[in-house]
Amino acid sequence: MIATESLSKRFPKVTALDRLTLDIGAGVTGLVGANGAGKSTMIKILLGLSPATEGTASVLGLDVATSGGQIRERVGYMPEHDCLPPDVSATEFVVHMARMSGLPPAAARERTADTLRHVGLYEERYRPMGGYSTGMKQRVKLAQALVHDPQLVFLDEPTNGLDPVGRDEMLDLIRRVHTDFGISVLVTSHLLGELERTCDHVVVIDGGKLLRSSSTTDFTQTTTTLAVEVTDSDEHPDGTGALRAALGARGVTTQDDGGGLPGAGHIVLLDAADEAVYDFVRDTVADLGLGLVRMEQRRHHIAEVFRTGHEQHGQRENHEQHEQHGHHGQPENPSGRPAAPTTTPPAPQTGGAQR
Ligand SMILES: Nc1ncnc2c1ncn2[C@@H]1O[C@H](COP(=O)(O)OP(=O)(O)OP(=O)(O)O)[C@@H](O)[C@H]1O
Repeated sequence: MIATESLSKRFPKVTALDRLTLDIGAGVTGLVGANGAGKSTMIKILLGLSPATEGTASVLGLDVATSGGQIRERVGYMPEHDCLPPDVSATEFVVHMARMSGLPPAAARERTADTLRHVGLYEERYRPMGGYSTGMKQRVKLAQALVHDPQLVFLDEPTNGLDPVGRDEMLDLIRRVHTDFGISVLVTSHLLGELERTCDHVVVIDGGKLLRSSSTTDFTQTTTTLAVEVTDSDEHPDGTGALRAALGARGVTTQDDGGGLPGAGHIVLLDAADEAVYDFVRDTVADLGLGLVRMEQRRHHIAEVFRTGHEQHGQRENHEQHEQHGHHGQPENPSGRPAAPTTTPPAPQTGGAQR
């Protein structure tokens, strides 16, 4: 879908992309990086809107330097910033964009109605967009990117400014763009956590350089840590505490911080490198007369991969600040907008949506 070879973009005072070599296949790919990492610059080059300083790039096999027009016919683009005219309705705007992409009038109207329904904006489609919420505006921007039935879409920070519910809905929509229509997606975010569950593949850039490009499952390999959740009972009103005590009495060490997972304190974590531990835990739970809600191997979260790297580079403090702000599924700052670009190169913020 996308290939770059030693792609660089230098502005007078900053190198936005630094010799980036990438090969991105079909599916949903996340391009993640802190603010200023070079994500938007990359998308503009891939659309043929901004020339690279060095290196080459192709999209759908077309050279960005010479075939920008053809690329834009086949690719949809959802820009990051608010760019919707306030005094026209979603229908008028998306029909206009469909016509700009070459659809005849009747097809443009039909596709607009279908696409707006798909993004969940059917009822409000005749109202002027100036009165729309941020979530509705993001949906219109997504609809205009999809209306001409592209093979690939570039979505630049589509969850920006959304509350947790809006963010989850947008992520589900993005996933369905691929599963329902077979359209491949390149989606940017400064939040690792949200890409973890949406994307098949994640590319991480930092200061214009490639940090890592891997399938999501490679990022999130299973660990030997077992997470166990049990019910309470009349005999043991604190079932979790009773299980910890019983396992401890039988010589099994448990961690009691919940590992930062949601519901921490209700989850017992223990090392299960040996498979016999599974039976042992099950028998202990049964002996206590508790219900076993779940017993599962923990997976790494993408953010942990980067946390380890950062601690090695003495940037733990910086990272912990992100963690503190990364409440479950919530934006990192009250506005939901990215924080100002930093000069130290932190890995992308961890978002916390999965934690
Ligand atoms: N037209 C420009 N002129 C000069 N510098 C630019 C220009 N466009 C981008 N930059 C700089 O290039 C770097 C990368 O910017 P870019 O917008 O690609 O980052 P980003 O990862 O998309 O971040 P954000 O999410 O904040 O937009 C930044 O330092 C930015 O200030």
